[in-house]
Amino acid sequence: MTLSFTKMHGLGNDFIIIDGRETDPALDADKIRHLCDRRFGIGCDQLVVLSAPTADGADVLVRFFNADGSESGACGNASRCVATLVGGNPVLQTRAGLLPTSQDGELITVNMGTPRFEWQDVPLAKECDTLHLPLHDAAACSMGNPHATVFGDVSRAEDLGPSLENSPLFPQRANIGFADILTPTHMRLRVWERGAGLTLACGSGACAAVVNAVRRGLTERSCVVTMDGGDLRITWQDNGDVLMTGPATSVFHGKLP
Ligand SMILES: N[C@H](CCC[C@H](N)C(=O)O)C(=O)O
Repeated sequence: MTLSFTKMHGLGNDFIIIDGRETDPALDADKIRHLCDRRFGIGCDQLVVLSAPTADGADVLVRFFNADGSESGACGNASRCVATLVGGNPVLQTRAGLLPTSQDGELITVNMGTPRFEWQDVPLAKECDTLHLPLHDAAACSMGNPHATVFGDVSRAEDLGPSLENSPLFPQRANIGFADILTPTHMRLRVWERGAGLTLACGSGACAAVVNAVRRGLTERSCVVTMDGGDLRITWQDNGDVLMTGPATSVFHGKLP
């Protein structure tokens, strides 16, 4: 079966997007790892599969898979790419919930839903204060996927990321953000992603970093997050939902035998 795909990125966090709404691509973890491999496959941080929605009010069901084949409940940059690809300001059905999207010119806004802070929801392996973990004093939350934010030196992402991603404190592993607060409305962020390693940008990670910074009293609820690949605007609304606004870029279409 020939496999058609679209290669896209959000601030350099790159994706293979397969539209499975007509034909299920029937991918297993081995095939996903192969397609994500930057030498033996197409290469990407995450592979995204679209299928017909099953929830009322949803326009498309979206599943996200990391380069190591593991599935993620949320993927902010990919969500903007899917919204652009599908068009018409679709509501995305994801494991994190229904995500409304809107487009204004070159920028796409995704409502990433409400963060969760209970240790069982992150999840953590034991009861902890999720604002001050016994792990580099990180703050943790879930955006539909597990995130921990370490405040301080962003250059520590490469040397600390792998051990923190796989800490026994995170039974499902975790995405590890390294945040440097520049002003109350601007932060620098680098993210060591679960199942993908250091990426140029991480949408759900940017949401988690702003939420954790607000919880710590370090930033306002609307903040520009500057990552290696560029900027996102994150707003944690008073109703609890987090809005993420940024670009989405289509690179090429392809077919695999
Ligand atoms: N790059 C994605 C995050 C993927 C998260 C994935 N690494 C996981 O939770 O396992 C984003 O823009 O939100």
